[in-house]
Amino acid sequence: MKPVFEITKAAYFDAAHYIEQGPADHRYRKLHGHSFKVEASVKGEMAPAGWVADLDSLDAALKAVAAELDHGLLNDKPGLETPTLERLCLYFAERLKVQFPGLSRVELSRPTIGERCVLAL
Ligand SMILES: Nc1nc2c(c(=O)[nH]1)N=C([C@H](O)[C@H](O)COP(=O)(O)OP(=O)(O)OP(=O)(O)O)CN2
Ligand SMILES: [Zn+2]
Repeated sequence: MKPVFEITKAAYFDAAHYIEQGPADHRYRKLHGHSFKVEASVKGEMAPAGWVADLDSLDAALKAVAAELDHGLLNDKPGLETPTLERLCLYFAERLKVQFPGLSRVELSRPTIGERCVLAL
């Protein structure tokens, strides 16, 4: 059986959001911002090139999606009307799985406040 590898690349972005949950005066409902880290992993056997996929390609694809969100209001993006970490994981997965069918994991975190969400695919 051939070995199976999992490669991972990270990107970063800052964005604003609000979450319409809880009482009318809940702090989640107020417009506020976070710094985000997104990590995408691709699993597979080693191709003749000697890699699962070119990390540079994964980097470019990940950064392109992160750049669309950077310094924007997440709630304005279709699919992110409720912009939780969970929804962000699904957003990135939808955008990356076309180019990377071996996409195995998307992780969104807010490192400054110790929050993280992992989507296993
Ligand atoms: N399961 C989830 N729960 C919550 C999410 C989420 O994405 N998934 N998101 C939020 C809000 O983003 C909220 O702003 C996070 O608040 P908090 O963790 O309190 O962080 P703060 O920026 O307010 O920093 P503090 O230092 O804690 O004030 C809530 N829940
Ligand atoms: Zn928040």
